[in-house]
Amino acid sequence: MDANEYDLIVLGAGAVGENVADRAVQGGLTAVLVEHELVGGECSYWACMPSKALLRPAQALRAARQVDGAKEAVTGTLDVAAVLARRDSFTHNWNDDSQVQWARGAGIAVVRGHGRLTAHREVTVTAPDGSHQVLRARHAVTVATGSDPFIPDIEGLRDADPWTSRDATSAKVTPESLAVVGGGVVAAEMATAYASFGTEVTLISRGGLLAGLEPFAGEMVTEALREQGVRVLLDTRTVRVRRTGGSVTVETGDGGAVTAAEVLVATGRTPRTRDIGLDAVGLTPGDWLETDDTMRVEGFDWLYATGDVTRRALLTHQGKYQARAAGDVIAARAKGRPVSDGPWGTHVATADHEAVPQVTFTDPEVASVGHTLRSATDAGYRVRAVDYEIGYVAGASVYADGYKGTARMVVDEDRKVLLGVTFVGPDVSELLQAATIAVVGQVPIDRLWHAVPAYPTINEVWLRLLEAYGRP
Ligand SMILES: Cc1cc2nc3c(=O)[nH]c(=O)nc-3n(C[C@H](O)[C@H](O)[C@H](O)COP(=O)(O)OP(=O)(O)OC[C@H]3O[C@@H](n4cnc5c(N)ncnc54)[C@H](O)[C@@H]3O)c2cc1C
Ligand SMILES: NC(=O)c1ccc[n+]([C@@H]2O[C@H](COP(=O)([O-])OP(=O)(O)OC[C@H]3O[C@@H](n4cnc5c(N)ncnc54)[C@H](O)[C@@H]3O)[C@@H](O)[C@H]2O)c1
Repeated sequence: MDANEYDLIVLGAGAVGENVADRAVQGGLTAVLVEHELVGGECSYWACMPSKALLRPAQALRAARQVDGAKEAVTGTLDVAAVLARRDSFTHNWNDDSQVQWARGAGIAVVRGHGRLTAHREVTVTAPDGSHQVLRARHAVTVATGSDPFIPDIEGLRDADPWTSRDATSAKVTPESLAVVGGGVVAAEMATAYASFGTEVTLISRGGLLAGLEPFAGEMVTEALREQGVRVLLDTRTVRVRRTGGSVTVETGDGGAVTAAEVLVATGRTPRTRDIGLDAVGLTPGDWLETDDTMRVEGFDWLYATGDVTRRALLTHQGKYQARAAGDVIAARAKGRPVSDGPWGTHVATADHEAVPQVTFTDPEVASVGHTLRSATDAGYRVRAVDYEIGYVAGASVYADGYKGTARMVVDEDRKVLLGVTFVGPDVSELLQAATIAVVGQVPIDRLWHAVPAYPTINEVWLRLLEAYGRP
């Protein structure tokens, strides 16, 4: 057998690519991961893990300060150097030895270098020393190359050497002041983190915050950021950016200007497909890759795509879910085993359409799954939403003095099942999986009345939501 031939080639060894390869190997195939940077990808080194490591210490501190008796013990301030050092331990100082070791231990080959499709079922890898290696796939190639920060075409922005999410998550020193352009998840989380470090933060959003979630989520996070000392400018366009000496000036559409030591651009993502040889197989470089629900690229029987590069849901857990479907279906198709590709089957990523869970790790946290009232209505469902103030729940009042939070469930009035749930409040992230199970399982409302939340926990908000809805 040709040493450069594998059943499956995975282009990109982020969390998603790793999982595709792992599932395929567990299904009896041979697989190789091609990686030009760090095995583990964005999530491990410049996204989920370092950002959450930057956020968690201040969250723990604020939590202690919300409990009489405990708050008296908190006499100091955040130790920023210790926070950064703890962050470094999560990124293993940007060293991927342990992940490479995991891959090889799992029976997955790893080839370092930049991979490009050069023909059907063929990837050519350019190694760091400039040499080339041609890999051939007997069954499939999966593109899992992820996404890059999107830098909008704002006058002077690129020349101002802006921070992207990579700089914000890997900074070794914190700036005195930071302007953040954007109003999404990265902007809200990084504004929260840097404000907690004592950086003077100004967030400039062209709309409200966290668009796409329930409107009360963005409103509550805006209010909380302001309480944490962040200057939040809503409905404000960024028209020009200039770097002069040690500072950056951001000019806004209303004639104002914000001057800061650094500017973080957090305005979404663009697919990493410009230089992966898409043209060699008849696709357009720079495009997102559209797939069916088995993650196979439309028009191909051997080309798959998973994770950010598909634009289905730019989240690690959702990409890994796609990866499990893709790795399993590639193995099933290769071995001639039955394929289960109907909705909610073994080999499809159906939840991407109806039940994507997401947590925004601001303080308060925002945890949501499935539809908002708006998106459910737009999708044609006949719906009713009920809200409840989480602070009224006994468990929440014990958890934190003056607990402030809101929960909403969106009910499909025809089927009497949940289409979506949103929680906003301190530490609501751990409530989310119950909601995800209810939405994915399409658990009827009358059965949910039998899922009794333990007293006194914050989960009792479930009972209050059901009572507010009324027993069918
Ligand atoms: C600041 C920030 C915080 C985030 N926090 C969260 C969070 O808390 N929870 C969550 O679920 N999601 C979070 N996300 C989103 C999450 O990081 C992404 O959804 C996830 O990393 C996507 O994984 P992926 O494997 O598709 O892509 P990536 O992780 O980007 O992996 C792609 C890999 O492919 C490699 N590659 C690309 N092109 C080539 C090539 N031609 N040859 C060889 N290798 C190549 C890259 O080097 C990379 O290692 C966050 C994102 C950001 C920016
Ligand atoms: N906790 C998490 O799960 C987490 C954390 C961070 C990021 N992520 C993922 O990473 C992805 C990227 O996050 P993000 O915050 O960069 O994107 P986003 O799509 O969440 O937000 C982009 C923001 O930039 C604004 N914007 C876009 N173009 C602009 C322009 N030309 N001028 C001014 N503003 C502009 C948008 O209005 C929006 O507010 C998200 O899809 C998210 O799912 C997840």
